[in-house]
Amino acid sequence: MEKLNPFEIAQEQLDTCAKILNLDQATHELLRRPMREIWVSLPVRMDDGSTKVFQGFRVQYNDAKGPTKGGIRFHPQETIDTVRALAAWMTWKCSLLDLPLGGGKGGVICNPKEMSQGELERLSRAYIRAIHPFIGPDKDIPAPDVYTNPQIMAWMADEYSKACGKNQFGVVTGKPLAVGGSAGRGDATARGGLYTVREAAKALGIDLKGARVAIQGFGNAGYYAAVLAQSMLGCKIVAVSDSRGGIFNEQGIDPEEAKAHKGKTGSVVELAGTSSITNEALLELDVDILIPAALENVITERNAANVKAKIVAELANGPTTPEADDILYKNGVHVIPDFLCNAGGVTVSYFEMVQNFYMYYWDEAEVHERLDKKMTVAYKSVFDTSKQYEINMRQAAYVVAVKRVAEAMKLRGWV
Ligand SMILES: NC(=O)C1=CN([C@@H]2O[C@H](COP(=O)(O)OP(=O)(O)OC[C@H]3O[C@@H](n4cnc5c(N)ncnc54)[C@H](O)[C@@H]3O)[C@@H](O)[C@H]2O)C=CC1
Ligand SMILES: O=C(O)CCC(=O)C(=O)O
Repeated sequence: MEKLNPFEIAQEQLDTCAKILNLDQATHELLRRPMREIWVSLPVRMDDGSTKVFQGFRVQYNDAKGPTKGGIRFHPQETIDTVRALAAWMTWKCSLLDLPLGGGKGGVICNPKEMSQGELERLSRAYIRAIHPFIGPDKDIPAPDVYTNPQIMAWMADEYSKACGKNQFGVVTGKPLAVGGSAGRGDATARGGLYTVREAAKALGIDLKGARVAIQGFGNAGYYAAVLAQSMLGCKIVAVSDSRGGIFNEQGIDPEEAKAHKGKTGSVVELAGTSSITNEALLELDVDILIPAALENVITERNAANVKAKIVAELANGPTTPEADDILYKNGVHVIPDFLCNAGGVTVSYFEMVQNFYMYYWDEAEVHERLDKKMTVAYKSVFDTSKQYEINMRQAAYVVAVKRVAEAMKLRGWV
């Protein structure tokens, strides 16, 4: 049976890298498990007067290279193992992009779609009250992830600031511009990913003008990926989807029309002029570029052989299992692995931290230029490593990232 526990998958990926790098036993063991986990119970007054107790986690995976950093998910199916895996991947992501940061992640088991704004605000504040001794602008810095957004970050920054008795905007990133956010953070995850798609297309000799793109997930990552693939790279978006299903149009889908329809109906499904497609069928479409931008484990050994895309650009974290990775590699599909492809978000979050410390803010053009440079360098280092070691792109990303964390642990005298 194929392993689908995200943390076991993250450990298996690390084990493969440990063999390639011939890591010593202590380094390998330390990198296989989180440094620290915080489990919290959050009593929240609901609108009907009852009190509901939510469970939350914050995993600080490794801080050898700097304070831990990573988003917070609000999701009904959140588990500690998903958060552990996401925190491990944050560690490799920050290292791969050469950011002076470690990796962490948070999660709260809840269904934001069934909660009012007031309930979400009280939950966000309760979470920060519970973890505030363990976070801080130079300790651990949360950010948005699935079903959390800039408004939630503003409440969290405010709650932390109240606990400290002074403004501490730098405790979270992905904030609105009016309270210490950075220009360019909104579309940074997608933009960074598309810079890597541009580099991959150059390396593989693929013409992106009119290239057909399918995107799974239509939130922060997926929506902006659609907008920018069209406007920045000249691609045609033929399919998009969300948790309720997908839509297809051979002639192309206008991302703004899809967004407006989702705003009105809650989903992209049934947008005029499109036909329906399932989330599973979307992954197997005959397209040039496939962008998983929703959740984990969607490309598995069951469907990997049916993926027809030339490039799989993983904006989601953990969309591909190790078995599927082997199949895609054998079939010549170029995978831009998650912690490379979606690193634009944390990179601009890091820029936001720098601007918060500095109290001086850059314009959007400056953010884009700095992001492009970081993503391009990271893509090239992974591509060159994959050629040098004759390994797939994910293993190559691990080699570059893990080497740096291992070196930091050695220099600090931990191993
Ligand atoms: N927001 C960010 O800065 C970053 C996000 N990511 C990753 O990108 C992925 C998406 O995150 P966001 O766009 O931020 O979240 P979001 O909450 O803005 O959007 C999530 C989207 O996925 C869809 N979705 C949920 N379950 C689905 C399912 N089973 N099948 C198809 N679609 C489904 C939702 O309908 C929604 O459109 C996640 O894996 C996240 O960890 C990675 C790096 C940074
Ligand atoms: O912006 C950040 O700090 C982290 C974003 C995130 O959670 C991720 O890259 O998976």
